[in-house]
Amino acid sequence: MRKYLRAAVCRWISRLISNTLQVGVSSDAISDSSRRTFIINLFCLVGVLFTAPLGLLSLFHGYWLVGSGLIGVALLYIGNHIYLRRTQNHVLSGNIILYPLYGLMLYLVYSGGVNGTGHVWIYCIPPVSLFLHGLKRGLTEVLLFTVGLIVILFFMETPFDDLNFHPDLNSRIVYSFVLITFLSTIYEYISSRFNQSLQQVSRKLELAATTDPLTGLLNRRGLAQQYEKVNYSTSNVWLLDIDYFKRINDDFGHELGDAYLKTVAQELTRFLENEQALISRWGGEEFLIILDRPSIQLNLSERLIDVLKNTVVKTNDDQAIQTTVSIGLTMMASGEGIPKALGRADSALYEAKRRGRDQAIAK
Ligand SMILES: Nc1nc2c(ncn2[C@@H]2O[C@H](COP(=O)(O)OP(=O)(O)OP(=O)(O)O)[C@@H](O)[C@H]2O)c(=O)[nH]1
Repeated sequence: MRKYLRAAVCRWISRLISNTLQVGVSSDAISDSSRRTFIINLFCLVGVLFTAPLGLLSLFHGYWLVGSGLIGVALLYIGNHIYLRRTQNHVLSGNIILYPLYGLMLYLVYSGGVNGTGHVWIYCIPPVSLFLHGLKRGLTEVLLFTVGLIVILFFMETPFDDLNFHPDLNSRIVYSFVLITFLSTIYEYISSRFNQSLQQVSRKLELAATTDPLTGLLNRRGLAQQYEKVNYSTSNVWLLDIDYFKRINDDFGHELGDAYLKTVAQELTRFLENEQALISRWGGEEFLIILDRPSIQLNLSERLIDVLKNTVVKTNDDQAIQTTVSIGLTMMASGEGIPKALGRADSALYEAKRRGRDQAIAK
């Protein structure tokens, strides 16, 4: 029973932590904003876990100002997390973390914190600042913070001085802070470069997975993805098939067959450039087009048939490759889904082929 209870509590805690860290993180896990949002969540969580108990401890030892400052920061971070959860505004959320943190850390150095240990917390500044504000702005802010640190340690009379530590401590605090800043800068530089190349690779992979390499049109997967993004209400679905394409391959070779497919793809794109349309190579010599039009566009498809009939691809010895296309049309209601509409378009295309090709049939 006790074992079961312990496992349930562990599961609940790990779910709570994971939910807290994932607030506002988009599915694109390697984007900069996702990375920053994740770090803000992490910092809010760690910040609260550190500042709240330390604040209570300080209050317990009678350090009212430090204690209430720490408790205030813990409350601010809780509020910040709720704000991020509601608005997903990671820019403002990052500022809410950082600026009070700069103030709190400078105050801890100035006052000495609890028994002169305040300065030991300042080393979280460089990584957090560079993570949240990036190299340029983060480094500028850390440099300004360092100036503040130097002013407090060397040019001000502070309660920290009254604790009579060895005079070398002040310079060591600054040196070690600069060292951590340097290491954090290198780390941030490498990780942002790595992240940039990861994003480039990811974009290339995404393109390769959604595009037909021969024609540059969308492939099936790309069409399905794009259709989910666009907001077409009732639309036209055209299934276009090149007539007697096998003959082109047989008579002129596959390479010229490929050139013909590319030319058809270019002509399709040009013909539909003023339409809201998704154009894809569905496979082989078939193209699937989704057109954002509320009524069946038979005339438009017949004009396309004429354009493609007059499209000529020349071979090296100046022979003209020319053929016709057939189109099956149907309407697709929003939410109906491509497969169902495709079934009707396919049967209309079959009918167009059966009736002698070089024509459009609507179903
Ligand atoms: N060059 C080239 N040919 C392809 C490609 N994909 C499919 N094909 C060819 O397209 C031809 C399709 O032939 P069929 O299905 O018989 O159709 P068709 O000759 O167009 O006849 P109908 O559709 O009945 O008018 C086959 O010869 C395939 O090899 C490609 O990417 N490049």
